[in-house]
Amino acid sequence: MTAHASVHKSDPTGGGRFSWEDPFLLRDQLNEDEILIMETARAYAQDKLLPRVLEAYSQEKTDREIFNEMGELGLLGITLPEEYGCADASYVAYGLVAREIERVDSGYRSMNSVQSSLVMYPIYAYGSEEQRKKYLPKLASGEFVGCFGLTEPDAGSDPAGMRTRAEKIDGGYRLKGSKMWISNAPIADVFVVWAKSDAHDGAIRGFVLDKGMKGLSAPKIGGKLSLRASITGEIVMDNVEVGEDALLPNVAGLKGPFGCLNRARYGISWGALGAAEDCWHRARNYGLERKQFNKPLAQTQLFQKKLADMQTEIALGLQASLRVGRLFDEGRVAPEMISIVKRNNCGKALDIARQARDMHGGNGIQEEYHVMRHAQNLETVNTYEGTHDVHALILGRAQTGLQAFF
Ligand SMILES: Cc1cc2nc3c(=O)[nH]c(=O)nc-3n(C[C@H](O)[C@H](O)[C@H](O)COP(=O)(O)OP(=O)(O)OC[C@H]3O[C@@H](n4cnc5c(N)ncnc54)[C@H](O)[C@@H]3O)c2cc1C
Repeated sequence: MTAHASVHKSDPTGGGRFSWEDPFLLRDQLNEDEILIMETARAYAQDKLLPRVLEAYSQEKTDREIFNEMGELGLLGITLPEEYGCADASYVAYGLVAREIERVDSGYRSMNSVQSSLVMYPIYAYGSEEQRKKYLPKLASGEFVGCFGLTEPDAGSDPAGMRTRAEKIDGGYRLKGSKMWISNAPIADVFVVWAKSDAHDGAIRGFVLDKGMKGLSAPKIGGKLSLRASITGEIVMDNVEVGEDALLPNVAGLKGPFGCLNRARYGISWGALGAAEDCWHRARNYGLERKQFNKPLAQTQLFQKKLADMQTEIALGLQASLRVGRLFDEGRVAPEMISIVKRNNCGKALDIARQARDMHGGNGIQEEYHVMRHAQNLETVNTYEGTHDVHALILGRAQTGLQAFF
């Protein structure tokens, strides 16, 4: 036994220090590179994103420039290799970036997640070397914006039910169909879309389309009451003809889109907790300042219980995401692990945001207190990338061996 260990064993308090903001000392579990990336993302989010989020949200305005800014800081496609203009950082670093950006707004994190996990990752993992060279450096710098089209008007939780078809023509394919609820689509230069391909026995295949192709359009979906700082659209493919070089050659079947979604869902598990942390800290500050019955709200038992519940769920959720991130970096992650953290952290974050809204009383509905915007955003975050209940079905199947989807 080392002298060090024996000191700990004889210390009645356990020898540790308690930090209310970081109860399990998450920061101590990060390496230097990860801390640097986290701090870069935090400074950017707080200095550059926070000052413009209220206007963006109320006006439903997406600032295209944000992609260039994130690109300049190396925050796009962060896990991919340096030869394509990326940072080659860990999956833990990717999660930390998502957490910092979503601390400001889930819409800004969505813009980053889609570009990084749903557009750059499939081009890297399933694309040809020509496709990688053509698209990745420009997506990494933010010169190009990408979108990912899987969901359709009649195929959401059940993507195998998609109607979009790729017909074989001389030298390429003709794409027909439409996609719904596609983040970034109206401002996208690059469209990764999934279609059932006649030439491949009806298997789902990925295609990379370029803005301006004949028959390709991406009208904006207006009227959203959630994720208003992130533009969402349809993708309409009216006989879009593409060459062989548009096909992602190295994947077939649903494992293609699911490989991308796994990465995005993992990032979301961190991001949602960033939004939850913002709500928790704001509720705490509000409770310390606001007095009723001659004392701060934070001095009441009910208020403190709510703060303790928030702290507990966030601390546990962050530890779980960190563990999944480390397993990702070791090549030992399984999709069910990601379902646990995506489902748990999004559901808990939504509860925390609603609770924080309540703890702010009437002020909680005002934009300047931020909590109601987070709550509205987290409604989407709980639904997209596999709804809360669909992840329960994945986990139920994994432990019973019984399929309950249909
Ligand atoms: C703002 C926003 C941005 C988005 N961005 C993208 C994007 O960039 N790319 C993209 O491809 N998609 C995107 N989506 C789509 C998103 O992934 C889907 O909305 C989501 O997968 C759910 O599909 P759905 O809306 O068709 O709901 P449905 O699948 O119709 O589900 C409706 C309800 O039924 C439940 N349900 C479904 N099946 C079952 C079952 N078997 N048993 C029990 N309950 C079930 C669900 O849990 C849900 O509660 C986005 C969505 C939004 C709102």
